[in-house]
Amino acid sequence: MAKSKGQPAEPALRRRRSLSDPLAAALLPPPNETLDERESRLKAATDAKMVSDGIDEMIRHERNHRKKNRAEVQVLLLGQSESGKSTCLKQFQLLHTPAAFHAERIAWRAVIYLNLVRSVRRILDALQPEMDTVDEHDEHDDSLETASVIISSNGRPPSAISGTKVPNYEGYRRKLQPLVELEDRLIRLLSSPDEDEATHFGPWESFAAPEPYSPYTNNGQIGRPTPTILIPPTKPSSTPSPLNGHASSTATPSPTGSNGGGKAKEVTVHTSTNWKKAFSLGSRSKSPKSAHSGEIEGWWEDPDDPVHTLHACAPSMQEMWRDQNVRERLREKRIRLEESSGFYLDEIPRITAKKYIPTDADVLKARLKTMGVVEHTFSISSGSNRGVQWKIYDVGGARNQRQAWAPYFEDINAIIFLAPISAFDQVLAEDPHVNRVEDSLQLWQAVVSNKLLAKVNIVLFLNKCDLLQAKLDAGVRLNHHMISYGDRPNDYDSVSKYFRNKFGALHHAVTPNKERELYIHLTAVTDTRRTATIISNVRDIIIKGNLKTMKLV
Ligand SMILES: Nc1nc2c(ncn2[C@@H]2O[C@H](COP(=O)(O)OP(=O)(O)OP(=O)(O)O)[C@@H](O)[C@H]2O)c(=O)[nH]1
Ligand SMILES: [Mg+2]
Repeated sequence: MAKSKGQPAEPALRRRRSLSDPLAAALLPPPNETLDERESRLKAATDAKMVSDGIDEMIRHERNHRKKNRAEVQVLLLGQSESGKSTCLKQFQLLHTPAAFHAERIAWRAVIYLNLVRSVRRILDALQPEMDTVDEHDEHDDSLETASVIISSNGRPPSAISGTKVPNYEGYRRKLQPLVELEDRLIRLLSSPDEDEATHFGPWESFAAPEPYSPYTNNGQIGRPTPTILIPPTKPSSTPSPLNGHASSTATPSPTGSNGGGKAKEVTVHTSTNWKKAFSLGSRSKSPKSAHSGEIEGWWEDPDDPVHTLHACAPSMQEMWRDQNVRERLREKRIRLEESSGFYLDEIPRITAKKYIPTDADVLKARLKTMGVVEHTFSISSGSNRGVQWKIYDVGGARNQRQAWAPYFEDINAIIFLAPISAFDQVLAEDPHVNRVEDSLQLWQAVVSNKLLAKVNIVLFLNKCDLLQAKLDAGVRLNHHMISYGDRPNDYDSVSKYFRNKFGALHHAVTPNKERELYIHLTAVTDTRRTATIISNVRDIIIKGNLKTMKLV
């Protein structure tokens, strides 16, 4: 066999490397290789490369296939305002991204303070002597702020039965005056414009009458709407507020007007604002380090921090909340603050302490109305749902927010619908003529009968069962508000069973997909332990339902 001649000399570099690199040395052609040997070596190399490329291609294909079919589950949280959607989302966060949840606890301080200050103002509004003479049309005026404390009156205006005088009213008003300024300041802090995300106050009109939904947003592109309403300002008021004593007449978001022209609306921060930044640890204190070590400077060292005003007003707040005349007056006006969202009046000393850090339970109780859509993504690293990517969407539930729901119907796999059944004796903040459970039923009917959602798994949370139990125990009768309940027993088991059947029957009657199984849970989504168990059941149900749907398609 002829020896190969004139072979290109090996580059010096390759030779040198081959001496130190055993793999390169092994791959080098033998020094006295013949032409035939070289040919068959190269052919073998080409064949090997083809096999290797084939394997690579198979791996790539498999990876793409896996990616395409990667389990991604999109869940939409639906329900009326204050049904517990955002609280439910917080539970998902607490369960799946606890570190992020805990890191944000400090930021919730502002919302908790605001909730407390607003409860105080609601009491002062209710104590105003002039409120005794409001006419019947104003029956629900002081209830517009939040639905939870509006009790349907059954024909009798609260003003007709009020009478208890609170001798200390003027004193409370004077001593709690600093909280007025604080309320405005907290709202401003929460809504302060972020450099990246423009924040602006929506005009009053746009809050009251939202634009009809149009899919053409974002410069004419079809897509999910981008709601723009942020903090609704109060209408300019010429009537003094019980706390500040002077008229608020600017477009600044001052929720302090309480009667006359200025109606206090619930504070809303648009989800696109970076409100958490404003109060996160370190954004305000000079030398942010650890919140737990006493030697380190924290927000309590900052004389401008809201905690100082709250701390100074704490004894007066406490005194007012413990005043039996005040309690009687609230009872007469059917204002049950204990049941309302963001209730912290029973914990004034703890919440107003200088080094107060919100607990998980405090954050779950905090009330901030949602406007826009909040998305939370997580994946589960162990168990049967391993590797599944979850996307949970939390939407605003108030009537003027519901037009933003439909664009999410297309891609979602499951809906968790929350209906707060404790609200059977309450009316909507948006429309005091509508009972809240009636509204939930109507909303439920609209969702479960929707053809676009025919293949979507639906889980129903009959929520706020803790409040339902307390309400029934306190003797509030369901049949006074829902005649159809008749003379059935007014206990928790019977009432919850009644609601379960009512919602279940409605689904059965109107669903476009008779095969769809409905899962109903009695929940109190502020209860972390119980909710964690329910959430993990729901996750399995959704995954199973998803697989079933995928096979059916
Ligand atoms: N006691 C009790 N309070 C609850 C429960 N679920 C929610 N809440 C409280 O009710 C208030 C309203 O809950 P959110 O989760 O903000 O309601 P939402 O459905 O997101 O309301 P919007 O954002 O207006 O649509 C919060 O203060 C919660 O802490 C519950 O099961 N029991
Ligand atoms: Mg919400």
